[in-house]
Amino acid sequence: MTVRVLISDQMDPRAAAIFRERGIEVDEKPGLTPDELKAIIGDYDGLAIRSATKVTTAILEAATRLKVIGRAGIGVDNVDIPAATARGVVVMNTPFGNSITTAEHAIALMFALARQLPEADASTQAGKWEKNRFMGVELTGKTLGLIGAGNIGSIVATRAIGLKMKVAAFDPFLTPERAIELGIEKVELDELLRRADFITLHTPLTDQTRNILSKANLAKTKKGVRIVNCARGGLIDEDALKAALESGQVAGAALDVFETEPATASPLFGTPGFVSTPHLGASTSEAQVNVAIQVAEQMSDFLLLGGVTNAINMPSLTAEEAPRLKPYMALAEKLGKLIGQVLGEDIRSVSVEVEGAAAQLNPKPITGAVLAGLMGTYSQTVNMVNAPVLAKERGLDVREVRHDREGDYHTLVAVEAGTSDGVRRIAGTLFGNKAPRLVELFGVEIEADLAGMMIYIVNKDMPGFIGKLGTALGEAGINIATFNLGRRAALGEAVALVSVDGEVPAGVVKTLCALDGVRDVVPLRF
Ligand SMILES: NC(=O)c1ccc[n+]([C@@H]2O[C@H](COP(=O)([O-])OP(=O)(O)OC[C@H]3O[C@@H](n4cnc5c(N)ncnc54)[C@H](O)[C@@H]3O)[C@@H](O)[C@H]2O)c1
Ligand SMILES: O=C(O)CC[C@@H](O)C(=O)O
Repeated sequence: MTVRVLISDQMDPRAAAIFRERGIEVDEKPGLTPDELKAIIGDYDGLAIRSATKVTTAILEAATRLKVIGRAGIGVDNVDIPAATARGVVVMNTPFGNSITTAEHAIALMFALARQLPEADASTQAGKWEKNRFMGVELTGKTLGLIGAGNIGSIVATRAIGLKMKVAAFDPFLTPERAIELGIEKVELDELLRRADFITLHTPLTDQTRNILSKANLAKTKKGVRIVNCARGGLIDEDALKAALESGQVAGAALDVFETEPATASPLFGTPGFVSTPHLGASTSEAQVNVAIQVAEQMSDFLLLGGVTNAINMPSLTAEEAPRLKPYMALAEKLGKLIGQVLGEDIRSVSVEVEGAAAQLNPKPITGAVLAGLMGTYSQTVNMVNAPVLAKERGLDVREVRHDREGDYHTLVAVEAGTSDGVRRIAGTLFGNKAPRLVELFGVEIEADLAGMMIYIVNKDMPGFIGKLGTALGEAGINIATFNLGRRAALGEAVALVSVDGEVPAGVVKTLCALDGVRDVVPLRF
């Protein structure tokens, strides 16, 4: 089937060109209303966005074929990530493509405040020549307080140091080593508020950072501080900021981002010392080319090769690793389906164990595929994106174990499920490095291709049983494709995995259960 991507925001044309070069059909439709987007999103496998498109639950519900959302930029607060994850849609961003550009915008706004450039420009162009009105301040020697010292904050720090500013940062996740490497001082928030002549914000908007510059915190700032927010609206209490500008506690404030966007009306507009730009932080041609190329490459790698880069809601998997992992993921998913269908609700924990060649690979996708197979027995539309979340919601304890030992097989993936009956283990290998095969089933050596419709039967090993089983299936009109047998000991417990050509109705399961010596019958679907 043709792979189709929709670009629903203004994006550099190189994004569309890359999709087309890689054989993906692409439509560019910036400016759709939510209803228009909802009406067409069902036709697409990928959605490439910037910040204007809001990917809500309603949009995701209509996105029946969507596999990936690519954000050409950093912040993904315009995407309902839990809803995307629940529907198995990967969300990826481009975390570095616009960092320099945004850091430069923060510095530009700092200069704009220091020298009142917008007001001076407006006054001069109005023919006023108010030379004495616009007395500025130097940046040299001043203290810059960074709130958030990640990608963008760090770049702002290096530029500010180049401008001979002293830089102090509040960031709970900034290590002392990194602070030394950047040449900045790590401080607590109150100290930053007390000491900073300029404050710039560079954090995401989270429960911890919302209103980090609250009325109370603005009151703790050094009188005459200048504040720049190029990160996210909501980090500053806008009403309190207006009051602080009016009282002179804050000498200047520049916002590129607002609590409500587009910000076409704000009480801050017209306040003396207030400067604004319409979310232009990432808007340079260089940054837009970077993020457009990056998002298109990442989405194409995912849609065509299964490579996962910069995903917010699933572990990374390079486009080089993906083909090597593909047969393992097929094996792992089959094992997950088998153990889920046989043990069902009784599974409390899952341990995914790899040995031999499998132990050399990235274990996350293998575990993800086991969980996708397993959770698919309880819920529909499960894949590697939402399976770990669903497993967590069910309280499943999931472990990954890598064994260095060499076993009987060159490569092995085993799944151990903790149940009320103790630990139950199944394992599989790859024949010829590509064909998944079950090789161990609850302590019984067996070799089976897990595919199509199958029946799992546990019975007492005794002469004539296989004949009776074959007759019962024949009488029910069910054709046997393959018969895979294993047993613990002669005349002990035996296991059969029978591959059949059609559905196994409940009545047939009942008939098989009634056969002499049968202990368990489970119809399986792969
Ligand atoms: N204006 C724009 O156009 C534009 C462009 C790009 C990025 N952004 C925004 O800029 C922000 C920063 O981007 P980034 O790439 O530097 O992100 P990042 O993840 O690299 O850095 C964020 C930093 O914030 C820190 N942080 C998290 N919680 C904190 C807290 N409670 N207190 C203090 N620090 C905290 C983190 O430890 C991290 O170091 C994001 O919100 C992003 O969406 C805006
Ligand atoms: O796409 C944009 O213009 C804004 C991007 C910016 O908010 C980001 O978080 O990357």
